[in-house]
Amino acid sequence: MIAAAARQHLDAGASVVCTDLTKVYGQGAQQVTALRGVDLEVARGELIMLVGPSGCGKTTLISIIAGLLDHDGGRCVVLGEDIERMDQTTKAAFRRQSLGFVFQAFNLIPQLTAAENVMIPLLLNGMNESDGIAKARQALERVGLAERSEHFPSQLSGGQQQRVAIARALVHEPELVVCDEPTSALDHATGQHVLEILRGIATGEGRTLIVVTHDQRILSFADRIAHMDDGRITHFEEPRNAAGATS
Ligand SMILES: Nc1ncnc2c1ncn2[C@@H]1O[C@H](COP(=O)(O)OP(=O)(O)OP(=O)(O)O)[C@@H](O)[C@H]1O
Repeated sequence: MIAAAARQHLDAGASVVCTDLTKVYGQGAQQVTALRGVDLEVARGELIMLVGPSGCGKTTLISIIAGLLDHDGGRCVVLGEDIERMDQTTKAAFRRQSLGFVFQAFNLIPQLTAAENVMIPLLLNGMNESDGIAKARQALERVGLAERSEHFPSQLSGGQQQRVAIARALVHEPELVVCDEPTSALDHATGQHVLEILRGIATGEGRTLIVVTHDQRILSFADRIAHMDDGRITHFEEPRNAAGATS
């Protein structure tokens, strides 16, 4: 019944449908309830931001959506797949092919050039190196870093490193991109630029973006803001100054 309802939502264009999602960490006296029944539907092509106080469950929620963490109760349907029903191998393949990740710490491999870092998801998906490096260079061009493709991370600014990380998250053309505090290590102007790139990708290419952030200055780039508190989504809001709005 719930699956049928979820499928109906997906037919209507939803990329993610979470229904009464719960998550508890630990046991006994150490037990922490991180999610207490989250209902969330994210449309294809939408850029949604998750905000809320520290510890309210934002990272837990996106980790479940990204298939990095199991949930305890409820349902989470991502790109039409019930992730709870996947075995670990299928889930890993699903993550590799359909999801992209952008983190606060750029997580670039210091010994590899920008293009080699960007190529990693392609190699993991079975592409050969020469096709991979060509595609990685194209992805770097799209984030304005064509000239930096042979540079190592230590030779790049923070904003440039984050753009490399974005190129890496997108190079395999995932349908869903999950970002955890993508601008918190960046100055204001660089953070805005990074969001402009992410925004363009969400609207121009029909990808779904879920962005966890504490950065008030980037909220205007969202289509919708989901406020979380104490393991629940309390309300949704449209950004007040809709800089990111396309219409
Ligand atoms: N691996 C873990 N083991 C035990 N408790 C955890 C674990 N990860 C998170 N928690 C707890 O779960 C709750 C939700 O954590 P979560 O990281 O999802 O919050 P958050 O909203 O992302 O916080 P922040 O904004 O500080 O990153 C917190 O109380 C946290 O202490």
